[in-house]
This record gives sequence, structure tokens and C-alpha cells, in this order.
Amino acid sequence: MGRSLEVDDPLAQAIAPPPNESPEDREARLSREREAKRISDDIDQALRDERAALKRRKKPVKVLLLGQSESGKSTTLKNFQLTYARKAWQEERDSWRAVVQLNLLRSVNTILDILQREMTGSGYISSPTSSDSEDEDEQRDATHLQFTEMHRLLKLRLAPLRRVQKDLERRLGSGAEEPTDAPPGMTTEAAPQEFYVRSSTGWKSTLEKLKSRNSTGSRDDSHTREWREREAEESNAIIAGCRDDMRSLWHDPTIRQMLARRKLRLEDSAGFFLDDVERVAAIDYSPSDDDVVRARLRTMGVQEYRFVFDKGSEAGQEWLMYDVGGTRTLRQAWASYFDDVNAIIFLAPINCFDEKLAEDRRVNRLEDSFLLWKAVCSSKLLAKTQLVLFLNKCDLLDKKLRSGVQVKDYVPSFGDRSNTLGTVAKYMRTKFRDMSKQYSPESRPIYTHLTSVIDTKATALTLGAVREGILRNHLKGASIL
Ligand SMILES: Nc1nc2c(ncn2[C@@H]2O[C@H](COP(=O)(O)OP(=O)(O)OP(=O)(O)O)[C@@H](O)[C@H]2O)c(=O)[nH]1
Ligand SMILES: [Mg+2]
Repeated sequence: MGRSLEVDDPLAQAIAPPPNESPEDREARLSREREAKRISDDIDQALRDERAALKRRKKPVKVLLLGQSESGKSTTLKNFQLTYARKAWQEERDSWRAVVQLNLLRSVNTILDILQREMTGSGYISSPTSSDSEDEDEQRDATHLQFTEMHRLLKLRLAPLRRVQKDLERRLGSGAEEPTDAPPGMTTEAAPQEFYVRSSTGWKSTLEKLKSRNSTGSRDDSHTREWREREAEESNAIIAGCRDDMRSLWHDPTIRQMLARRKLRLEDSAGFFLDDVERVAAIDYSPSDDDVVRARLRTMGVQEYRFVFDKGSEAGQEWLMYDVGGTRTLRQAWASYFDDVNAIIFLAPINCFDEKLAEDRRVNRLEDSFLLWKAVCSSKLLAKTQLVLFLNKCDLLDKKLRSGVQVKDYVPSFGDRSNTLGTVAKYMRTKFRDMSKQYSPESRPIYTHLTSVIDTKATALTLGAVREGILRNHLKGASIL
């Protein structure tokens, strides 16, 4: 462009080489100019990179939580909220009271159902958490249980809790919707009586039903709301009135014997609050952080959660997390979220090597996790997606192994390795990693964590590392790092 300038143009004069320039001076000048151009180009490139990085940063980080039902997806999400969205968490916490109450009543009513059958001799019902080969043992010993007048009285006095459970289900808007996942010919009797929600906006809307909606889904007027509040108070009063009897039931040696014979490990099942009945059934009960993390509310559909980090280098970065329902019939919905997803946190509960799926009692839960993991790894759509694997429920695995359950009885390839947490976890980790190596369309690192996501302190540390890793990957290629 300089060439086309007129000789008397001030710019042309300013940039023209000095007159009488020696060849050495000319070479030195050209070298300086080349260096200046290189620096200028570098700056231009840096600016372009920064713009690209900012654009990338603005794009939300999308994370999908996957895994079978009860693997701990929603619990992991709760940990994210607890750590990174404190304010929303605190606003929502009290709404979980009804869910915790429902969880408690589910355990109590399960015990009462079994007690009823044992006392009237109407025989065996199978249990949701019992494992394969337990059925025959139970009936064999049932006749030796010594029930007394006290058991009959407890049964009678705790009877109103059935209605309270129904009321709570109705108030949560899910009473009419029991899981119907059992395949034809299979009974749903054994499936846990869970409470779940259909919602695309998260728990908040669900829990708000407790306050502002009636069972037909229409908005309440103030009169109805008042009536429903009274109903809630009534439920609270009945639960509080039954507190001592619930405690007696749970601590009664014959009842414990009855449950042990059925190998019903209520204390290891989802949403177990009987050990906290004193506190949870109190009239002024308000859920703690831990209670909310442990409360069980089954996810239906796909729920989207938005987090915006407000601190440090990630300020303003938006994250979208998707929590899906893990039961079989809900898995078709997953694929439509695969597009554009940055990372998947896959949860595999490794304690359940001896358990069956609630929705299909023919399928071993660990086997189901393997198949799901294989499907995720081999998906072409997800070939470039970062995979983070949580081998979850390590606390329950440890408990189970200590109680003497042998992995090799259910997983023959485990062989004669030692039946301890460390060895079993290592074995599972290798199994999952080998599968990802074998089935991933392109090689990729797999980030594996041994977790117990009800342990909020440990999980906060894990999530910190996971978050860093995902963000690093998200920004990869941009010079801002
Ligand atoms: N002891 C123990 N309990 C856990 C752990 N992870 C989850 N839970 C409990 O297991 C239950 C099920 O967990 P959720 O997070 O609801 O499972 P989910 O994967 O969201 O299940 P769906 O919504 O049905 O797909 C909850 O009551 C949790 O508190 C764990 O590591 N240890
Ligand atoms: Mg869930």
C-alpha cells in the first residue's frame, strides 16, 4: 500500500527508507522490520485466540449424568448444588421434609406389611433389596418367631401411617404413578414403593407442588392452600405421635430377627431414615444437608440444572447439568442429550454385584452397569466426549464384603482374589477401563473415582477435580490456558 502513496505524502515520507542508506544499514533495517512484523503477527494471533477462547468460555459446559436407577446420579447433582449453588440449596432444603417423611414411612410400612403376613401366617413376600438365593431360607425359619401382644399393639397404633403415606404421595403429585417397569409376566410387588416426579425443571418445581398445587395439577386458591397446609400439619402431628412406636418397632429384637431372616437390609436401602426416627419424626423437624443428600426421590424424564460460577478464573462460566432417570424404560430419552455434550459422569454402583434390577428381577445390577458402560463407550456420537467414571457406593460395598458376601459367588471371573474393598474396587476399575479401551471408537483417557456420594465432604473434593478436568478439556486448544 505504501508503494501507491505519492512521494510528497507525509506517511510515505515517514516510512520511506533513509536516503543514502548503506547495504549494511538496509539489511539491519529490514531485519528490524521483519522482527517487528513477527511481533505484530504474534499479537494478532493472541487476540484471535483470546476471542476464540472467550467464545468457547461463553458456550455452556454441558455435563450428562448417566447410570442405572439408584446409581447415585441425583445424589451427585445434589453434591454439586451443595458445593456450588449454596443459596438455591438452602432455599430448597425445607421442601425436602415431605420426601424424608415419605422415605421413613416407606420403611415403617414395609416392616408392618411383613409383620402382618408373618403374624397371620399368610406367607412370604419377596423383598426389594434381598439377593438371589435367599428365598427358601426365609420361610423355613418363619415359624420360630415369637410375636407378642406388644407386636399386635404396635401394628394397630402405627396403622394410621399408611394413610399418611398416601397423603404425602398425593401431595407430591406422584401417588397415582407407581413404577410400571416390570416386563410382562414379572411382578412389580417386589419393586420398592418409590416416589418420583416428572419434571424438566428440577426438584424445585416438584417440591413446590407441596405448597401450591392440588392433586389434579391445577393451581390452588388460597382456601385450598390453607386446607392443604392444615393437612400437612396433621400429617406432621400423626408422624410425631407415632415416633416412639416407630422407634420401638425398629429396635424390637423379634422384628430385627424377622428382617434378618428375610435378608432385608433396610438400613442399606435408598432413603433409610429409621435410625434417625427420633429427629426426623419430631414435630419441628427441618432437614439437614445430609438428610437431603440421603433422601430418595426417583427421577423421571430429564432434569436440567444450570450453574454459573461466580469466583476465580471461571467467573461467568455457565454449566448445564442433565440428570436423567435410570430405569430401563427411561433410557431411550438419554440419546437426545448426547449431541454437543462435553463430559459424561457415569455412575456404576459397585456394591450391587449380588442384586437384581428392581424393574427386571432377571437382570443382575452389575451386569446391567457393564452393558450400559459398553453402550456409552462405543457410541460414535460420544467418541470425543470426556468420560468420568464414578465407581459408587463404596461404603455399602465395604459393608457387604465385611458381612461375608463373596464376590466370586456372583462374578466368577473374580476368582480367588481377596474379598476386600481395595481388591474388589481395583478389579472393578480394571474391568471398566478394559471395556472402554476395547469399545471406544478412538482412544481416550478415562477418569475413574472411587466414591460414596452420600459423603459430602469427600465428594466435594472429587467434584473439584472433576470440574477442573472438564473445564480444562472445554478450553483445550484456546491460548487462554
Ligand atoms: N450409602 C450410599 N448411598 C448412596 C450412595 N449414592 C447414592 N446413595 C443413595 O442411593 C439412593 C439412590 O440415589 P439417587 O441419586 O436417587 O439415584 P439415581 O441414579 O438418581 O436414580 P434414578 O433417579 O432412579 O435414576 C439415594 O437414597 C441416595 O442417598 C452411596 O455412595 N452410598
Ligand atoms: Mg435420580
